[in-house]
Amino acid sequence: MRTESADKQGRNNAALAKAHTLIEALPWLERFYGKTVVIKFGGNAMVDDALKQAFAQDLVFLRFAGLRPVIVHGGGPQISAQLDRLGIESSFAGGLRVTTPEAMDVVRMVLAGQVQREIVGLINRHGPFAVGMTGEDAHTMTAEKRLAVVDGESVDIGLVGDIVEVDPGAIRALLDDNRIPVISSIARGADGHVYNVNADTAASALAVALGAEKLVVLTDVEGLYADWPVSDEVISRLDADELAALMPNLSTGMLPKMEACLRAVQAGVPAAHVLDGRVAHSLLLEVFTDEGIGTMVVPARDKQAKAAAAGDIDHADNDDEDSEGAA
Ligand SMILES: Nc1ncnc2c1ncn2[C@@H]1O[C@H](COP(=O)(O)OP(=O)(O)O)[C@@H](O)[C@H]1O
Ligand SMILES: CC(=O)N[C@@H](CCC(=O)OP(=O)(O)O)C(=O)O
Repeated sequence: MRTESADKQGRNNAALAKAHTLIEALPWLERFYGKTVVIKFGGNAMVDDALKQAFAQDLVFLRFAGLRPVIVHGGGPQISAQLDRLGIESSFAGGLRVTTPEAMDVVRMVLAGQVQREIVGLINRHGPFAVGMTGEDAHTMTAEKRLAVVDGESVDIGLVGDIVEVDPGAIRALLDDNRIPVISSIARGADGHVYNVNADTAASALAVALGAEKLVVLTDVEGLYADWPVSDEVISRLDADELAALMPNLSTGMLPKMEACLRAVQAGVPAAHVLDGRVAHSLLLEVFTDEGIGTMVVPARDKQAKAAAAGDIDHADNDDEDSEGAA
């Protein structure tokens, strides 16, 4: 038989556990308040409706907690499905899509017209927060044709670009207006062509230009596997030098992803994370708890030591400190 006082004790314990979870977030709220976090939402993590809704909730939560989230979305599987439907052949080299002018029209249509619209819609169920744009808008990202490297050889893969310049003005204006920018990874080149940019690459370039506190890449695996596909042992933390040494052994989708993390931390972003987007609310767990999920990439040891000696743990170029954060 359960007594009234036992019920009361149970309720008190449950309330205490909830309060404990909330207060555990306090140091992270203090640390990240007013800071920019760039989040890459991968096309493979976007296949489940419940997960997509949980992701949108997390973003709105971050924004109300005073962070400045910026979303860069992928859509590889969605582009492949549309190319299939249209009977257009599609292949990858070095983790990048070989992009003909015909395929580029489809990439642009699917990313900006379908995937971005869906994410904007999901976030805006919670209020007028999300604003979608592509790298073409307001010259936010400028691209240059890039080649893929396959077995040490450079290969022409068509209209695929790398980001050579970022003008973060439009994104900053949106953040200052308490919006959540949702960005498709398409950019125009100085040569007038529109380029297909891998979304991990675009997220990394934006994280650097915005002086982000973190780059978070959500995908469909737990993190970087040490010996993929033989084992599923996840590397929980590695520095830029360790990652650079691993790069030649990486394959397929992980190649642009880890290259993106490496570039970000080498250019001053304090941490880049690869997280499992199939786990609901993994973004919140990463930002607000010390669960240590996924793979975290940090700057090389000499850079960490220099930053610590200069008392410059935060990003030097981060001008978000004096922002007002959430409304
Ligand atoms: N070392 C590795 N660790 C984890 N995943 C790997 C590794 N090497 C290759 N992969 C593959 O990379 C995929 C993630 O990249 P990708 O499919 O492009 O995802 P996204 O759409 O999120 O960008 C994983 O599903 C896995 O099949
Ligand atoms: C050049 C290149 O490969 N571009 C990618 C852009 C989308 C993307 O990056 O999507 P995910 O993040 O879901 O892989 C593509 O065409 O698939």
